[in-house]
Amino acid sequence: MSDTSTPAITCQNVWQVFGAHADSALKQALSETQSAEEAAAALRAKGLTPAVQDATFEVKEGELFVIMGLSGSGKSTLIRCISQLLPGTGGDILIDGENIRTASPKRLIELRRNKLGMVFQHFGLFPHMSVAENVAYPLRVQGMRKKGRLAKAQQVIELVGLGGREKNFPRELSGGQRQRVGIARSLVADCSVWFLDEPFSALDPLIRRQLQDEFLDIQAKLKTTIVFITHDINEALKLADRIAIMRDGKIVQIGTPSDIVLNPVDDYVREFSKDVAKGQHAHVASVMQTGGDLSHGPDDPGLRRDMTLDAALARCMELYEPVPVRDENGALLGVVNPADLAAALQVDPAA
Ligand SMILES: Nc1ncnc2c1ncn2[C@@H]1O[C@H](COP(=O)(O)OP(=O)(O)OP(=O)(O)O)[C@@H](O)[C@H]1O
Repeated sequence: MSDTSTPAITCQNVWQVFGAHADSALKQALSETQSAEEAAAALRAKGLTPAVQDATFEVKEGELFVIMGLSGSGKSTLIRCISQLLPGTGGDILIDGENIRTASPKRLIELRRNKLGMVFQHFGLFPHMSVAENVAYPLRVQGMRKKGRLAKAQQVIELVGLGGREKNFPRELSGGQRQRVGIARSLVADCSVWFLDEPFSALDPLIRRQLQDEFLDIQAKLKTTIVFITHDINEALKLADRIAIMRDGKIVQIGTPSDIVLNPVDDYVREFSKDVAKGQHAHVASVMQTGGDLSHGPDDPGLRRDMTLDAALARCMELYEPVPVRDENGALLGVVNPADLAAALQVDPAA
């Protein structure tokens, strides 16, 4: 993923309001108030639910973007707006530059068949179809011939680790295996944007970790743009390039896993990461100085920008002067003050 790539998804001032005459109520609230907060309060006062309020962000091509928040904070509603399962009440949603809020129903069907993949927690597999037929189903809808679609389905079945189960029916599979069939079914259509709403939440921790690892492998191979909902901070930190935290319909912070763990904007965000081992999730880049005076002491403990803070601190225990951070060719990228490492981890260097 590069920072200069075209956004795969752009949300500009997106609102989803539930209740009677939501469209006109939103227009009125926006015209009569000075801020999104005031508009949301005005809508609530009229008995409406502003489930997504003024969401503005971009997801880059190939990025794995995680949405987190407590139950009822608006995560599913936001993902349903972006995938147009809900129409949205206000704002613009662009997928690869195309405004899908103004797309025709025909165009939306095309996008869902060819471009947008979705996996939800309780997605229905067809009980009367085998694993292979379930996975191949989207290709049947696309009009692909049987031989071609079964061959393609087989590749994806192997990719998600279900080789040998092609002929089984869903009732013959465990929950984790069914989840894999759902993932395979949404992958088979070569979607370029993939929406997943708590796909692993019903699974026990061991299977869940295994599927997360496999999911990261799949993502590394396919480089699909992914929007992923979870309310498990450890899952978010493990998977995400960036995390958006929602509260009461608002996005309160968007940042890398390091940002969320080290620089939470408020107590709500801090609460999510309070039990997280910060040193394992934050990286040297988050405390590295890259501009101004980059002079450093004589010691070079071999820091790299993507090294965890725990690993970096272990190399800097006895050091007090700034140390260099270099790329693999030895070029200087920045410097780190060992005291900043300790401060980020709230370790007392004198202890
Ligand atoms: N169809 C609907 N009609 C009215 N209100 C709705 C509808 N769907 C969601 N809401 C409300 O919108 C708010 C956000 O709900 P949403 O399901 O998006 O939250 P969530 O963060 O995904 O929660 P969870 O983690 O429990 O799935 C809630 O107050 C919910 O009651």
